[in-house]
Amino acid sequence: MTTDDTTPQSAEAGEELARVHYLRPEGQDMPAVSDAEVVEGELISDEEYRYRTSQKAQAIARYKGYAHDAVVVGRAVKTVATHQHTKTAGKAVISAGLTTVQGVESWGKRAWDASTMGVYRRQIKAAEASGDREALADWTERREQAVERRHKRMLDLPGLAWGTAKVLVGSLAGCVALVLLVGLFVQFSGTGAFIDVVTGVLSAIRWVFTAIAIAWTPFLMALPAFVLLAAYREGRKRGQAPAWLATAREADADMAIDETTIAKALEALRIPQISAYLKQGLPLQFLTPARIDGRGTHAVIRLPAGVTAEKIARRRADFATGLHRLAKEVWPTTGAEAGILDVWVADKGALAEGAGEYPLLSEGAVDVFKGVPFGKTLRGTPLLAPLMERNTITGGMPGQGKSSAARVLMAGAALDPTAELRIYVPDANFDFEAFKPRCSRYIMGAEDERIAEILADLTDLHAEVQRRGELLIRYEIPSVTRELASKNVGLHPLFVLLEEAHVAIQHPKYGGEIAKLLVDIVRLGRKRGIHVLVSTQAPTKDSMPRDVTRNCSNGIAFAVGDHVANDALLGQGAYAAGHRATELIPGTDKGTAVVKGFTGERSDIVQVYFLDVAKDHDQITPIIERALRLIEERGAVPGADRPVPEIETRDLLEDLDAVLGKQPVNAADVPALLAQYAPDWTPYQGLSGKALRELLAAEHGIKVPSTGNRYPVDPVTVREVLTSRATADLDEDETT
Ligand SMILES: Nc1ncnc2c1ncn2[C@@H]1O[C@H](COP(=O)(O)OP(=O)(O)OP(=O)(O)O)[C@@H](O)[C@H]1O
Repeated sequence: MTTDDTTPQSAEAGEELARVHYLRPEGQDMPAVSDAEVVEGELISDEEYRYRTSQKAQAIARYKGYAHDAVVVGRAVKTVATHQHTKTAGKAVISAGLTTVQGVESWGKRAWDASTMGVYRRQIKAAEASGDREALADWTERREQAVERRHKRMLDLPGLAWGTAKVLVGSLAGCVALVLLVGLFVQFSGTGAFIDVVTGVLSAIRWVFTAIAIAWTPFLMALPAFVLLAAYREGRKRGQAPAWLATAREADADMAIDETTIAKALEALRIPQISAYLKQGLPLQFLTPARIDGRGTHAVIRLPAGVTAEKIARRRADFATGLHRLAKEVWPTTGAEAGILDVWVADKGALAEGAGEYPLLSEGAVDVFKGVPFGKTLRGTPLLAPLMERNTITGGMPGQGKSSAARVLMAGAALDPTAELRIYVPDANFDFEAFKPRCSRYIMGAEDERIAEILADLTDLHAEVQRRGELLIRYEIPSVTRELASKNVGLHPLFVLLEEAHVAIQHPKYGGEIAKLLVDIVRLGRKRGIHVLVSTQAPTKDSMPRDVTRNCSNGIAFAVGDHVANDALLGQGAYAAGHRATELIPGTDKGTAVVKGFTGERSDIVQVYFLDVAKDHDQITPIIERALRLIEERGAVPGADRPVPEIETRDLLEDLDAVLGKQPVNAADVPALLAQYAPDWTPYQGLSGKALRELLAAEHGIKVPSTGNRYPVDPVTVREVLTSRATADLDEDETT
């Protein structure tokens, strides 16, 4: 109650007590009161009134204060409750609780599955649904075998328990006997008393029991926490929090790869046939259920009718998101049939480091007959590249790792002191410079002279192939062996790298001859200890003779654009059979290749070791220096004493001068005259009249005129150019 305003009430009330103080809320005017009205009130003195009003004011102030505080607190609570951090923390707490519950549920399901053969049951149902009789029979048989195995285990159980009990009792008896023996020994040898040994052992046992008793209570107290933690971990792997509980962290959470998660990831691709199939409540048919395989999980799935594995492989990145993995961690490939999906999913982060360090970086040598280190399969198994009696072709889009792979192979070969290395790089590419001291021949550059040198060298190599053939006959062996290779009889292993091979093969002047020689060398060389490694981008029939690709039993395919290049590298029919480098993603899969011929498998996916050639991180030079030290004892670098072959050159104008008489000759008839004049000079062999005209115009400035349908090559013009060239040479000699 508050009294605030005053109104005179009656004269009799006296001056002191005659005031009536109305009771009303502060700040409100009191209604006018007539004399006749009865007013409820209390008579108080002014002093009392002042006292009371001051009390009231204080109370009001206090009330106001409380009200304000309440508003502030209310606002604060609202701010905190609706703040992003609180929401996230709240979600995290609920999510953790839910995950733990899901973990317990998962244990339950797994126990139920294990006791009822759930995996087999589901697959049988799936096989029935898809009408796959073969799979049905297979899974039914597998279930029967599993039931039988379990039955046998149950029968064995009493025997096992009895055996365990016997072992325990026996061990106990053995320990007692040992203590007694030690006691007796101590007693009789005079080193102590029998009883001391026994009491010592008893004290030790007592101590152990006391320790267990002390640790028992904390252990029991902590046990529920451990169980909850384990359930939480299980829930993280198997459960899935509702979307509204997802926090930013979830995106990075690990996900166990099993039949359920694979099916969910496939479903998320929204491929109509898969969606329709799963909508019927049918499980996907797993020909191989998801199981740990190396550093990942492997599964084979028969896809619903109408979906090819290739379709999934093409959407690898989308598929990977459903499995909480990077695209490069998920490897869907075509299985035995177009509709069978073979998928391998790496453990999270397992492939992040690539193949890891090259194993021979700082020590070790190689026997090329056993293979050279090449990389690691996705499953994490180190892989050796077999080299002897083989040739290798490497290909892929630019920048995906071809040169690096060739370096790794050649570095391995360099570390065998019996091996000879020849490297040809028909391009301005310094990637192989560090190998130079270890090579018997090294040619680098895209100029015509360099290509001519490569041709001369291959001609020489061709002769060596023949020579080695004769040696094999002399030693009566079908192919070079380690023993013979080490004997210095001219049958040592010889590794020839032709980098950017298409540049040499498609060279307008020397390409044809280079291609022909290559075919012969790869065909005949392998039994004779010669391994050719050709590296190219996308082999086509023009850039790589089919006889070369056919004779390369090692194929290394980095990301390629189409099935033609794929099959040229991995063998005829590889694409159709699901061995596809087309499914490698350029950039993402840099350094990863599909290889054929390395293991018993038709193909393997390999992360290739990487050897840097950067100036500030040159890893090749130390290897080459080590390789040179290894061969020091044997003398020189194998093959280095071989003379550099002389390059045969011919002058077209001089040859024309010789073959042309006085009259002009039709250009189409001239190549035959040239070929007759210099039968060993291969560039004249396939020369056409048109090519001759182009050559004369481009290289000698002689334009053959067209008269009707004929192009007469005028000997006078040819001889004029020859004369002016000779005088120009003379002038040049005089000035120098
Ligand atoms: N095995 C690997 N591991 C990691 N990174 C690699 C690997 N191979 C290649 N790379 C990376 O890719 C880059 C290009 O490699 P490389 O020069 O071997 O490609 P390329 O296919 O030969 O290209 P080009 O056709 O343009 O010569 C390298 O500099 C390196 O950064």
